[in-house]
Parts: sequence; C-alpha cells; structure tokens
Amino acid sequence: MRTVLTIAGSDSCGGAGIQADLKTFSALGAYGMSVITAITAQNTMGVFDVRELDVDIIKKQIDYLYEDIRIDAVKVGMVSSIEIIDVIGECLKKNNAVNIVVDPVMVSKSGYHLLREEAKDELFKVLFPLAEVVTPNLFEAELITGAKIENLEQMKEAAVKIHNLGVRKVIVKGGHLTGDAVDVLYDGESFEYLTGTRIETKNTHGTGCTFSSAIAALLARGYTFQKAARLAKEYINGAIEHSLEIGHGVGPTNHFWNLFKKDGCINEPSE
Ligand SMILES: Nc1ncnc2c1ncn2[C@@H]1O[C@H](COP(=O)(O)OP(=O)(O)O)[C@@H](O)[C@H]1O
Ligand SMILES: Cc1ncc(COP(=O)(O)OP(=O)(O)O)c(N)n1
Repeated sequence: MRTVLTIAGSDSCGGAGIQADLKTFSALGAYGMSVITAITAQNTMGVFDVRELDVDIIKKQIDYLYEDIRIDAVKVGMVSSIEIIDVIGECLKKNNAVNIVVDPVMVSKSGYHLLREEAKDELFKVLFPLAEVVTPNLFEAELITGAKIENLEQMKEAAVKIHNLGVRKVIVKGGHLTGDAVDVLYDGESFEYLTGTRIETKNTHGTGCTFSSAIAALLARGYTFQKAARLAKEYINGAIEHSLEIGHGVGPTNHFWNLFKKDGCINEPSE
C-alpha cells in the first residue's frame, strides 16, 4: 500500500485541512497519515479561532513516522508560524522526504489569516525549495509575486516568477477567476492548462486542500507528475460537482460521490 502524509491544520467541520486530506487519500486508494500543526475552530461559515501546536510535538509526530514507515508523498498545508515552518523544513530534509506538495495556505475563503503575516517569507525560503510542486490560488500567487492577477496571461507570469524563487513546479489555480476553472501548470520549461468547466455552486469549502492532497496521493501511487496533476484536476472537479449542502455557509467537497475510477486504478489500493 502506498502511503501519504499530510502536515496541516485541523478543520473541525471536516471540509478542509487534515480532514479533507485524509478523505482524499482514502478515496484515491492511498494510506493516509497526519501531522497536525494547528487546530482551528471552524464551520461552513468561517474560521473563528486557532491554536498552534508547539513545535516539539510537531517534530516528534514527523520524526516518529519517518522512523517507522516508508512515506511515498507528503502534502503540506496550514503551517501558521515561522517556528512551525522551520521545524517542518528541518524534519523533511533530515528524513529525505520525497514527492512534497506544498499548498501555501494563507487566508481561508472566509478571510481568516491561517499564516501569520511575518511567516510568509519563511514559507517561501524554507518550504518552497523542498517542494515538487507549489499550488497557490490567485490570491496567494498575488501575495507571493506582488502583482495583480486577473487573467490567464497574468497567471502564467506569476507561475514563472514563483518558479524563479527556486520552486520546481508551480500550479497557479484559477478557481477564483470568472469563466472556466483553468489552472496554469509550469515546470520551468513549458506551460499546461488544467481545464475544468466552472461548476455553479457556493459549496467550495476545501477545494484547494482536496486538489493538493489528490496530487500527493497520485504521486505516492507512482503517477508521473503531469498525469497526477491532470487526474487530480478531474478528481476535484467531481468532488465540487457533487459537493454537499451541509451547514449554513460554504459546504464541503464530496469525496465519495462515486468512487473515482479513472484509468481503472484509482480506489483500488496499490501494492
Ligand atoms: N466553481 C468551481 N468549478 C470548478 N472548479 C473549481 C471551482 N472552484 C475551484 N475550482 C478548482 O478547484 C481547485 C482549487 O482551486 P481554488 O478554489 O482556487 O483553491 P483554494 O481553495 O486554495 O482557494 C482548482 O483546480 C480550481 O480550478
Ligand atoms: C485547517 C485549514 N486549512 C486550510 C484551509 C483552507 O482551505 P482551502 O481548501 O484552501 O479553502 P477554504 O476552505 O478556505 O475554502 C482551511 N480553511 N482550514
């Protein structure tokens, strides 16, 4: 069985963060493990409070997993502070972690800051160079590059700038543009558009977490990067199309709408 680790924050309503990641791993036939960085008090209407975990327990969670288990891919989500970023960086390097997907979670859809302002540069400096891919949404790509993004051309320019920070591959997600939901993938040589029809729904809680953890699960299962990205895009599309009307706000993506069987392999656990 291929294994995937998520290092991220807990979302009490289960739509984003660690909970979304673990559901995605299961639905894609990989064995999921988690290292919790912070606990959020959150529901479909917003994030209301956060407690960061202390770095010592974060370090122990990571190190004891690597001491015992082969880990085929890692997804990194909410990392909150400079100290947490540094300890994650140290542990991933020390343990020779592979297939690292960094989702640079900064602000929730409801506007709550999940990354401290002063920790932004540390995230770029410490975790970006370790990543196989970084997956910013439009707002995050704007914060990273300092440039406004309003169309595909500007998404491509942002992808190049982010690649130039020392990132191997970049996917700038277009979920927050109007029109079709097109993401721009750049690997340092060429661009690829990951295309999806925009689904008219308010229930998009956890889309970014679901997408990045799908890429990690598929990398763990041995897909090439390009194939993993394309299949992850199909997966998130289905998960949004069948998203759930739970709660009074922005409902979550649905991982079990129809066990995803693309290529006849997904959801059949790998050897
Ligand atoms: N309404 C939608 N219809 C189809 N795809 C969407 C929609 N909203 C987001 N996506 C896709 O979901 C993935 C996550 O993107 P996005 O929502 O922008 O991330 P985040 O949750 O980090 O803001 C991307 O592949 C994006 O294109
Ligand atoms: C604990 C936690 N981590 C990440 C997020 C952000 O999730 P994301 O999928 O990027 O988008 P929204 O859920 O904010 O729509 C979160 N909310 N909580």
